[in-house]
Amino acid sequence: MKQKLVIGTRGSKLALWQANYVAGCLRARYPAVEIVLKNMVTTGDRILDVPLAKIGGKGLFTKELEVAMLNGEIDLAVHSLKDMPTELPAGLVLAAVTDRVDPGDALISPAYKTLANLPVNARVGTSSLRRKAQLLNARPDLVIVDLRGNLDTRLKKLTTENLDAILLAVAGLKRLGWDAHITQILPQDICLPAVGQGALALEARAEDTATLAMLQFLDHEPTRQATLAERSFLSEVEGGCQIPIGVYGQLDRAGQLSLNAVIMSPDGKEVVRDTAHGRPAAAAVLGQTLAVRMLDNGGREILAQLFTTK
Ligand SMILES: NCc1[nH]cc(CCC(=O)O)c1CC(=O)O
Repeated sequence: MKQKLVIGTRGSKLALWQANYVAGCLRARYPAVEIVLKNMVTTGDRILDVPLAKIGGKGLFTKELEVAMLNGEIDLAVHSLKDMPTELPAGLVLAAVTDRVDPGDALISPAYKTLANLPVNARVGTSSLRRKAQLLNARPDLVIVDLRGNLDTRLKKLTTENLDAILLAVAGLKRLGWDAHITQILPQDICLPAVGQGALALEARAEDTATLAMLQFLDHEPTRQATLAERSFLSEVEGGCQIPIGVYGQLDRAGQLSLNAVIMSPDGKEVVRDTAHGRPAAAAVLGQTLAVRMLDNGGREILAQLFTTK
């Protein structure tokens, strides 16, 4: 067992909450081990005024941490699983995927409360193509306004940008104790979450067996299996987190894994929706099979248009 573990994290409030949560779990489990946090800045933190989809590239919130890990400056990195590309750099692994609490998306609308109640042409802030497409699919009249920045910045923009509502992940709001702002959790038939939304990813070096063993207790198998199916789906459609797809894997009481997914055009007009069920042990194949089926049923054309109009 190591005597000291250095955790790398981004400096946003949410990232710090997540890193401190993991640090707390580690300190409780290994009282003799020194747990240190190291703040780092990623490209995603540096460029705050450009929509993520326009910056492009993968791993905007992870790359600098991964380089530091490969250099041995940090032993593990804590990320939102949602921000992790499906392929990790050589030499790094997902040491653990934590229990997912809330996968959903929240509407914050102090004046109107729910999506159904928003007036015609209401202004809704979101920076995610996935949320934008699904909102427009349900409410083609809405005016979607880009909303970048950390969670606190985005909450402020609700007032400063004169928005009627904004959309944020329930998980992030709950972690920061801001869930009182939530006026509606969007049902999954309207808005499917992003791959991995709500779960934390602990990334470490593949050869660092001591750290891997110490992180094992934080791994939550049902979440790992469900998100493996989601990530395998994403990998098959070959998109980063910046394309309009929603997908959610869930284990039912009988231990079956179900996977619900949607591929949409950015305007929400073209939609391919599908569901697959299977054994958790076959999670990767389940995600891949569903993706292939949805691509064959119109998804490929939707994505092709997306990449040519960019
Ligand atoms: N894109 C940034 C990001 N990455 C993870 C979360 C929320 C927490 C999570 O999904 O685990 C957020 C904020 C948001 O989408 O509202």
